[in-house]
Amino acid sequence: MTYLLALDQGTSSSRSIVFDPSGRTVAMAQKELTQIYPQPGWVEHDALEIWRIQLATAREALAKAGITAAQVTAVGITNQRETTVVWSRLTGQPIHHAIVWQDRRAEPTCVELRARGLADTIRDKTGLLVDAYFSGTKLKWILDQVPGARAQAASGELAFGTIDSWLIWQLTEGRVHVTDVSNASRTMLFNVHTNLWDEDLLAALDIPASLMPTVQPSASLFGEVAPALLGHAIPIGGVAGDQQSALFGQACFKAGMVKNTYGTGCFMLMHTGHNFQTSENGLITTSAAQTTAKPEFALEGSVFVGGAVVQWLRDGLHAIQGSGEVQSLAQSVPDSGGVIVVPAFTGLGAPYWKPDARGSITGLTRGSTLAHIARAALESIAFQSAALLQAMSRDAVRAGGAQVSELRVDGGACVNDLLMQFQADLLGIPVVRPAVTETTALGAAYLAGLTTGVYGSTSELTDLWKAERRFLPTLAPARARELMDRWEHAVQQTTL
Ligand SMILES: Nc1ncnc2c1ncn2[C@@H]1O[C@H](COP(=O)(O)OP(=O)(O)O)[C@@H](O)[C@H]1O
Ligand SMILES: O=P(O)(O)OC[C@H](O)CO
Repeated sequence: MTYLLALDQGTSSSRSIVFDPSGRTVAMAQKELTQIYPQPGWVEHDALEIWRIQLATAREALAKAGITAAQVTAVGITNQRETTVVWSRLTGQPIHHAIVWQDRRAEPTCVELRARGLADTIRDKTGLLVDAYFSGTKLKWILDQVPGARAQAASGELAFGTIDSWLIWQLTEGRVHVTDVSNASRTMLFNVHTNLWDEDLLAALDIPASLMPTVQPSASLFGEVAPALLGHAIPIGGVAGDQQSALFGQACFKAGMVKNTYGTGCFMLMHTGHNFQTSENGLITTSAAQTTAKPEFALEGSVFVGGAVVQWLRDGLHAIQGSGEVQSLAQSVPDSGGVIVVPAFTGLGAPYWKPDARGSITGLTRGSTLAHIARAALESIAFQSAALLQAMSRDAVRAGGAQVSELRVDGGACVNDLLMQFQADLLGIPVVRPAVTETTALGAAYLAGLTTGVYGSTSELTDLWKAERRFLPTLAPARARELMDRWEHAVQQTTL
């Protein structure tokens, strides 16, 4: 039997998973990553630690699986996106901590870009809104702020990469400097129509092209893991940003197919095929994982506080001891009793875009209990996701497509049956949980398997995808609309 090894480098941890060719998880290893908060609004990671723990988990996963690297056909890589690393090609040392996607320090550059009237150009070329979230302005910050960086860059010494590039550089012992289209599309420097770095955008941010990695389709040969690292050379055959990788792992290959990942936040992506479709509802357009050189796209929206609201119930309100207890507490009452929690702890993302909104609990009566609040908190994850999906559906219909007909789900909070049922009830469409919910890592393994001939085509992957449970809507549409209206009303109040 041969295997596929997925390296999944996330914001809070690094994981490595060994899959068999049927997509079954054989072994998994995980290590937490240190979060560095140098000042309010700033978030950093130590890129060397990222590499160290990623390698350690890869070794551990192989050992747990009881296999050697020689039995691994290919490695796939998936990663937290936008997080920015700059390192010296000579020493292999980063010149600064990695600046994490959540970091807001580059906002002044974004204000400047908007003032220079570049927002429309950026939107047209990259599909993105001008925001400090994306890598380009973080990269400019490093070049401007690290002493000597501009001179090093001018002499061609420096390399930029998102986490995938950084890991590949390390895995190939400094031989290969590459990325894939889905990661490149998160930099605000990449033309998603031509699949090339955009000279005008590089110039606008004063970034020398010599820093940039070569961009390849997500399923292609990126290099070979150096034999000394895992005991045998292994081709790196797949790379994708974690959300696009999850879309791929969910076998959402066709226009109109949607997945939502319920993690700390929620990330919803809808494949739009080869169409560069823009949103009128505050969503961004991004490159989907691509198996050929021909561009493929997705619409994306995110909920800032998803599963995090359950962490707040645990750590803030002490309503529960562990996240798993939220379901039984919420189920101890028949409904939220009219209570609505809007967890706008850090503002609200798409489709609302209310950065100044703050959280609220409304509808309290003398009879309200902690159980009602827990139920309302859980429901808030579904309300926010429903608003996002409805926005996406409107965009799809405007572009001549069909309404979304089913939602595929994954991520840590999708284990919650009550939440999934409420999601289906609000949306009026089936919510489908797959048998393998490690879809992010699975997507990277699938990409690597396609490149190395383990799979012949994506239709084989469509056949491998299996539902574990379908949650069918049970609520009358009029009642669902009424609930959504009450939610929207509560959202309006968060900025009053
Ligand atoms: N049974 C549950 N019900 C609801 N939320 C849960 C449950 N178990 C875990 N979660 C939430 O899922 C999130 C973790 O999911 P995960 O996919 O590991 O997130 P991330 O990748 O963002 O770290 C946490 O915010 C946690 O509160
Ligand atoms: O590491 P995650 O799962 O929180 O995902 C981070 C996203 O890729 C950020 O865009």
